[in-house]
Amino acid sequence: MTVTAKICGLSTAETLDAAIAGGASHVGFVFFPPSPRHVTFEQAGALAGRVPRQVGKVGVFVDPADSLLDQAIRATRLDAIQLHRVTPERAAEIGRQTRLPVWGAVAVKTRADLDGVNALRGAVQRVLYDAKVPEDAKLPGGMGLRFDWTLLQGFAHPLPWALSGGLDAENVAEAVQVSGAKLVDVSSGIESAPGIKDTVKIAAFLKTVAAL
Ligand SMILES: O=C(O)c1ccccc1N[C@@H]1O[C@H](COP(=O)(O)O)[C@@H](O)[C@H]1O
Repeated sequence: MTVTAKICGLSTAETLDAAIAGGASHVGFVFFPPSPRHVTFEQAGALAGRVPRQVGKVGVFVDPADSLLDQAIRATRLDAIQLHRVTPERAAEIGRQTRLPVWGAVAVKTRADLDGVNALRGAVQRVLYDAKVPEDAKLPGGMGLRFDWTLLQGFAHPLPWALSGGLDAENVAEAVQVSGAKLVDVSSGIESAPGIKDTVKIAAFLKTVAAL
């Protein structure tokens, strides 16, 4: 089975280069100031210039205003927009306005949470199953939390999808085996501290994924 990986929350040239060298299919830049992984347009633009064409550049946004999207897309020439905490209607509007593929994050804790995916039909091009965070969490993702991957077993996915939430080099093989994911997304599991990516952990994660 070929499994690909998105390495998210990159903010330095060294760690971006490690993700590309390790074979990441996508790299993610977070445009959300409360996140320790937030990048400015200038930072993101400089990093984007190092990304070869075959690697997708994904911008991560939380209920973004149009102006934020416009500036990020212009600075970074994004290939896809990852959205957290937006309605299906707003996700569809962003897709129409930006003309970019939209990835919609769905926060999962129970099987009932998966029903939210059906509302995204026609609004997004890919679903990102992520762990539901506590109500008072300051971030909707990037918390290193995982959910019960068996919830995805037997689920009739209405859209292409990816798995995220608490993945790391030690658990990604099991996560893929249990869930059937073809694309995995990781952020905190390849860090030495919040927002500090670790090139050794990036390489280990991608090596494990490449062997699946
Ligand atoms: O990483 C962040 O800081 C972040 C901020 C706001 C929205 C999403 C964010 N990250 C996304 O969260 C998931 C899972 O991350 P983790 O591996 O559990 O740390 C991933 O999709 C990131 O893109």
